[in-house]
Amino acid sequence: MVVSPKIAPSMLSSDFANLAAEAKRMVDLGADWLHMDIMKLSFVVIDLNDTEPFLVSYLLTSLLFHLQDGHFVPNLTIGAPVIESLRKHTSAYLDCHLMVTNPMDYVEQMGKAGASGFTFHVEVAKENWQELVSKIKSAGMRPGVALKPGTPVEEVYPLVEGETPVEMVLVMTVEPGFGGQKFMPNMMDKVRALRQKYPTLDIEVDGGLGPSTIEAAAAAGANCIVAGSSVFGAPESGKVISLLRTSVEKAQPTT
Ligand SMILES: O=C(CO)[C@H](O)[C@H](O)COP(=O)(O)O
Repeated sequence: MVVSPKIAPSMLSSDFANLAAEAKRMVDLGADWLHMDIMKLSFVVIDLNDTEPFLVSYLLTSLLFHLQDGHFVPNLTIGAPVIESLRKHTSAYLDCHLMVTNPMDYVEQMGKAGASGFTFHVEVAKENWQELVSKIKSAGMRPGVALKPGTPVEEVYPLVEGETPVEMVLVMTVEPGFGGQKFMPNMMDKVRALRQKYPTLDIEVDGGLGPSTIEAAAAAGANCIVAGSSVFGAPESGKVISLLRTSVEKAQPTT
């Protein structure tokens, strides 16, 4: 085994009103990590034609607010207060994916709240990633870098090879923003390139992962699997978690 599988149900698909119970249920069913999507409205690209009417109205109200006072409403989904509350109920690894334009602003609060991993986007950290990674580590979290589907994989190489390197690369396999989208198989070229260059690196994939797409991701070399709708939407979530794990294990070269 070169890298161990980490199955991370995306809590974006859970029942937010029962977050602590949902987290416990996932851990009891065999989840290694809990994936937490921290989103800021201005980061997410939204196709209004494909969006629920209530969300369109929320977005337009927020946009109006933005025009009035110069900033967007900060969190569309989960923020540090939710991480802090959840941390009181679980000792699980909280794998936090920051879809925000200024990740530096959130390092201290996420560390204090009890986040375990802090994954920021390379697209918004080209200038200051070294300082950012150092701060994440000082705040007691494990640094990771994510890339959107349109970002070339080469952009994360310096962060993996830096003096203070990131410890995980998250390859987005959908446009970030919403659960339940279709897996982009062409993102597997990025995963393959990363696995070839970095045999022991944690490589995470996120978006559209489930029984019908895990084989492609595992064969390409992904070992950390985020899955939202396929896990929470299944009649037997535990079976999906164990199928995802088995696929990653089977794809690993034996030493
Ligand atoms: O990061 C995300 C959205 O930005 C979600 O974690 C991701 O889409 C997982 O959901 P699903 O497995 O339903 O696609």
